[in-house]
Amino acid sequence: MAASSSSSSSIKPIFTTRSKSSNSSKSSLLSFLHNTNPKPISLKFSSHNSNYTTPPSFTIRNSLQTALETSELPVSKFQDDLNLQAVTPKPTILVSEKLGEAGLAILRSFGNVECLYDLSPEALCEKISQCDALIVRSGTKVTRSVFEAANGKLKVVGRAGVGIDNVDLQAATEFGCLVVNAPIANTVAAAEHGIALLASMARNVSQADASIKAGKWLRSKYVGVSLVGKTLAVMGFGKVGSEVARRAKGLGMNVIAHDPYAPADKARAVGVELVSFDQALATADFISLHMPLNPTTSKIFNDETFAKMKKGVRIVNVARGGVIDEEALVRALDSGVVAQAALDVFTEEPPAKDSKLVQHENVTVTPHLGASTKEAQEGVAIEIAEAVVGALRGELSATAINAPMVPSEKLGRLAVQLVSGGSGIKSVKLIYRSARDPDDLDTRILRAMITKGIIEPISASFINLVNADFTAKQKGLRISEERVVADSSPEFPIDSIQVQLSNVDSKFAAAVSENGEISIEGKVKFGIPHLTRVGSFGVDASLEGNLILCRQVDQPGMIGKVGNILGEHNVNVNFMSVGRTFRRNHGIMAIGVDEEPNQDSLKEIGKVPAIEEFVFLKL
Ligand SMILES: NC(=O)c1ccc[n+]([C@@H]2O[C@H](COP(=O)([O-])OP(=O)(O)OC[C@H]3O[C@@H](n4cnc5c(N)ncnc54)[C@H](O)[C@@H]3O)[C@@H](O)[C@H]2O)c1
Ligand SMILES: O=C(O)[C@H](O)COP(=O)(O)O
Repeated sequence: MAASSSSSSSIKPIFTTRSKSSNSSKSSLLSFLHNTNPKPISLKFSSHNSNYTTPPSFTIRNSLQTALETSELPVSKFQDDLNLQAVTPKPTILVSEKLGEAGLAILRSFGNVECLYDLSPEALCEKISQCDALIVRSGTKVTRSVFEAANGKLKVVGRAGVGIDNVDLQAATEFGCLVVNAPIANTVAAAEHGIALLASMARNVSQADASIKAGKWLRSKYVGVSLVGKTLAVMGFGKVGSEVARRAKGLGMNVIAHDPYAPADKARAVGVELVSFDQALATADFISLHMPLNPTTSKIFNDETFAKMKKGVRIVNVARGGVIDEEALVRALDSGVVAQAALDVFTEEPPAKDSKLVQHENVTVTPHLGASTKEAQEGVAIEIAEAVVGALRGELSATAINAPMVPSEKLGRLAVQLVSGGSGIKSVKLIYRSARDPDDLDTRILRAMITKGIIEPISASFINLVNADFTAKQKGLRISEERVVADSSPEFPIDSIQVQLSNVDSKFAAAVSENGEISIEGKVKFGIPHLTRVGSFGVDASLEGNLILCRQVDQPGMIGKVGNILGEHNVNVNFMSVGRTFRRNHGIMAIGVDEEPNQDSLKEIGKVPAIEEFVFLKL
């Protein structure tokens, strides 16, 4: 009898041989549910058939490590398998630009590290097919040719810094290569350099220094301008821009900012007014650039926009040279529209020796030193080494650039197995319940994982987190998302995720909700990802291993009958849970099994008179 069965609103596992793990479980779903932001997320790629995913031995080791941490089984059971790593070749990590020692130490503890600086593009292409990872700064151009030459071996490119304009992201994505960066550690260094350039430009420090060294004493020539009371326009109010703004306010400047994507409350918190692009140009005495270089911002400062600036404006650029049309800047300097410029970055680095811009007497230059403090370089090295090692291990960093990441893959994989025929899915709806304000919930990672889970089983091509969304679009799969505010603990960003597939038939009718779509829901309980709802039935099934779902008449003895059949066929049941609509009506059994049941055992289950339908699902 279904003694412990429960109503759909109150579900209880009936028994389990699996230990409930502690909160330190490395379960991937747990990780994503508990870490949408902002620290690197520890996640496993559980995919197969993959150039991109971690070498098999790493996956084995991770899974076993997790098992050791979460299981009550004796450690010795896994020890032999863990020893596998001893015979596995270490991944090769190519570092093509100088990286801090602390980062190199992390990399060396994990793989074979080769530091080859100043490689020509040809030499890089030649080397790359032997490398699992490549770590660069801004000096290495990671072009499509590099990904082509990698021949599928390259799994991750780590950018030891923020700007990824030197990496061909489209090519990386197409080749299934993850790109991660280190966005945090050099923020303050860049902001401090911006302020250093601002102040030294205003007081002619570098020109005056050079003149004394040339034997001159030019006190009246180098009278400067004051910063206090002047208006500074911060163009790009992100990490660096907002730190520059804070510091400039400390210097007594009136700070405004332009950033089409910055939240107004973030600017308000710093005491900065967000203004339009034209308003910023027209008002500012000083302009400091802090936006990324991309097709929208390329040469955004040009003849037309210089003409909109206040005559005598002073410009600082510690962002990217390419956001300025450098020839137009020379013209603006010559005409006096721009009184001075202080530049750390250039369209071509290093710039030509005879560059008119660099040689201009009203221009102060530094050789891309924004991130170059000891502290920032050590920090960046550690940040990128951890992200790259994590990626090679099959985990995924929150700093991944081209992968909307993180697992929930199993929910997707489970949903697609409930579709009869498995194909023809055109429309997927994902509903996230969270205590967070919907605007603060970044679901890209979850969405990519679910998408991967849905399309991988029905796709001939290789799917990973990087190309999942792209492939889904190509297949005409429409994915919509809804965020629902839940009355749950704000400690956990996501309370539950529901996956709905519409306009498809199901091989398990109980999975179809009253609205006609296949609907399943998952959440984390006791540190383990669980399936909590199938159609209108509440269940409580750990999302690990294999699962049999049965719909039966709710009557005594059902659990015993099915349990016996599996036992007779040597299939180990690791949990069972029963949900039902209402008493003595229909019930649903979720049975977790360690082994894949053979056809005979499944046939026998189907013959049990009160079993109305059942389905075997591989997670
Ligand atoms: N010189 C250096 O050594 C150095 C060091 C660090 C960062 N950087 C560069 O500084 C820039 C900012 O870095 P970050 O860490 O602050 O990045 P970030 O992503 O935190 O900030 C960039 C900001 O620019 C905004 N933005 C995007 N398009 C814009 C546009 N058209 N107009 C105005 N704002 C726009 C974004 O919304 C974002 O808020 C990047 O270009 C980065 O490469 C240079
Ligand atoms: O984008 C960045 O992080 C900076 O431009 C730093 O570049 P670098 O690593 O080449 O110093």
